[in-house]
Amino acid sequence: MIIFLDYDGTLTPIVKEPDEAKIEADRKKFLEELSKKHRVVIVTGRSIESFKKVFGHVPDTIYVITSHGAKIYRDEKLLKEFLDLGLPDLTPLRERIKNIPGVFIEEKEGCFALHFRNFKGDESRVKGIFKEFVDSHPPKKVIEGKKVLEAVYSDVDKGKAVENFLRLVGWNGKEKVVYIGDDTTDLYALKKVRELGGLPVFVGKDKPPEAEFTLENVDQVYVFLSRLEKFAGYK
Ligand SMILES: O=P(O)(O)OC[C@H]1O[C@H](O[C@H]2O[C@H](CO)[C@@H](O)[C@H](O)[C@H]2O)[C@H](O)[C@@H](O)[C@@H]1O
Repeated sequence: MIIFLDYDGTLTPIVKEPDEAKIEADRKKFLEELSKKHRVVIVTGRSIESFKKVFGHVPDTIYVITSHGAKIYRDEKLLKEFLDLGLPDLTPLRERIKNIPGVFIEEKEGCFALHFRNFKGDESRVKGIFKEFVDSHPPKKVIEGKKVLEAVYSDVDKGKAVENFLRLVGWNGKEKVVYIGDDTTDLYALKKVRELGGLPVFVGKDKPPEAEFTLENVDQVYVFLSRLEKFAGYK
């Protein structure tokens, strides 16, 4: 089985600061054990540096896809990248937000995120500043996530990431595929996995049409994973 897992909001709860979203040691161990039986692929919007800050050393049996699909890693080594455009100069945007408390930029591989979780004020002000910047530096995609706006300058998304990964490992079309994710950016992958006849699972209260069913929260994700073979009748 190939198990694709989003990180923030799926394997760890959403917290105030991106660097605080550290995985618990026993959960990391659990994922490592799972990855000895199945292919475990963490698909994150984070860069590899940001991911390793919260996950620590990545066991060599776990694959990581970063920046919404820009790079695929195994054993912390880059296997493949899908970067076509670099980032524009973000200086004008940095200037605009430098005196706004709670708003900051996270630079990644071929994309950047404008975070505003800790901003106290009218969010439309932040959204307006972001819009102005992306209007003059158009990305391939704009994604609104959980208190974050993302501008993606490479032709990637998590749906393409799933496809690229399956191609890379020579998927035979029969091995079962599962995807679990909680955010807007995961919908691309859930849709793709559904099309491929796999099991798309959304973490949250309201089931989007892309998903087969939902899990309420991060705790439920681990319960589900621990019983996955039984739940899905998958080997
Ligand atoms: O694809 P993911 O692994 O789910 O990453 C999505 C974004 O996650 C991070 O931001 C989100 O989580 C933070 C920590 O819980 C939270 O503080 C923030 O408000 C959320 O938007 C990460 O910083 C982004 O780069 C990822 O794209």
